[in-house]
Amino acid sequence: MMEQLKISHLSKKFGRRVILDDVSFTLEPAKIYGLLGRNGAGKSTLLNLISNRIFPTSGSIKLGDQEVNTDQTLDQVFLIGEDNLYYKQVKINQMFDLADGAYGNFDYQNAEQMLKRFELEGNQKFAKLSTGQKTAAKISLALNVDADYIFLDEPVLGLDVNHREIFYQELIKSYQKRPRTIVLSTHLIDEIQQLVEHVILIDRHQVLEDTDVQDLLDRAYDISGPAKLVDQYTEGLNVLSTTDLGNIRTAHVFDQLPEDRILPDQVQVGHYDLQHLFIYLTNGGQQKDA
Ligand SMILES: Nc1ncnc2c1ncn2[C@@H]1O[C@H](COP(=O)(O)OP(=O)(O)OP(=O)(O)O)[C@@H](O)[C@H]1O
Repeated sequence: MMEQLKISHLSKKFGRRVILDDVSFTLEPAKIYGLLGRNGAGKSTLLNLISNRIFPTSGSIKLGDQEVNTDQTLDQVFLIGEDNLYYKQVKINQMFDLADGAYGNFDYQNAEQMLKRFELEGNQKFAKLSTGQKTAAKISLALNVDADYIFLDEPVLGLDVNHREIFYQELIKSYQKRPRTIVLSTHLIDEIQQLVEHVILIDRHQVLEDTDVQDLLDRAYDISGPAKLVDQYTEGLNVLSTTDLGNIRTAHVFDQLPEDRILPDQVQVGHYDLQHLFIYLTNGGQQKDA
């Protein structure tokens, strides 16, 4: 019953400025995604387009075979963004009621438990909360909305480390109880590496990676040793960047290692993580020829 959400050739300009240029990817039902990109890459713009808050310059967004701009499709897509769409005096529990009105089946019981864990009360006014408390209230809302696609833009903004931990636990709990697609846009890549199954990386207005996390990590190798030997061993491989420390060089490879090439004794192979892959991939300028 749950359908794919398909983004095809999506472009967005603000005035003459291109923000997204021919972006295509498909979100599968019941999967947790990380939406990554540097500041200003266009993540929020993309999420606002998907949830129909702004309109594309060209391209389409479909749920199954229907454009995402009808009542039937929109009540399957929920976005909690950075902006505050609520009226000034709104209380947290009124936000819950609004979501229940729009989407139905809001899980009040779990939402109230989450508020308690975040040390919040339902009758607090949203506008008067601190940045982190606003985030906590928004995720207590978002994880309890009954929709097949939940988009969380910067869901840990301002949360301290204890509250981030609670969020990650609640996210897993919520997903296990009601599997659906959850898309997290965040800069805390090391914290979500264990949580997300698939990554969409936006860079220079386009999709640079649309890959399962495990597939990415399987190609993320650090090769280190004497510079000359490292260069020989990595020749022809996709080396994203290198770091030199004295005459020891580390090549950050994003590729399969050749089975037929012999690894010299003084050269070591290690792995780097998703956060470093993100840095090497998006650090344009000091990259090797691509
Ligand atoms: N309504 C708007 N009018 C004009 N320009 C806009 C508008 N909204 C966003 N932009 C521009 O689009 C670009 C992408 O912004 P967006 O907020 O989508 O990036 P982001 O990837 O979410 O960034 P961050 O990680 O910093 O939150 C930015 O340069 C921003 O200035």
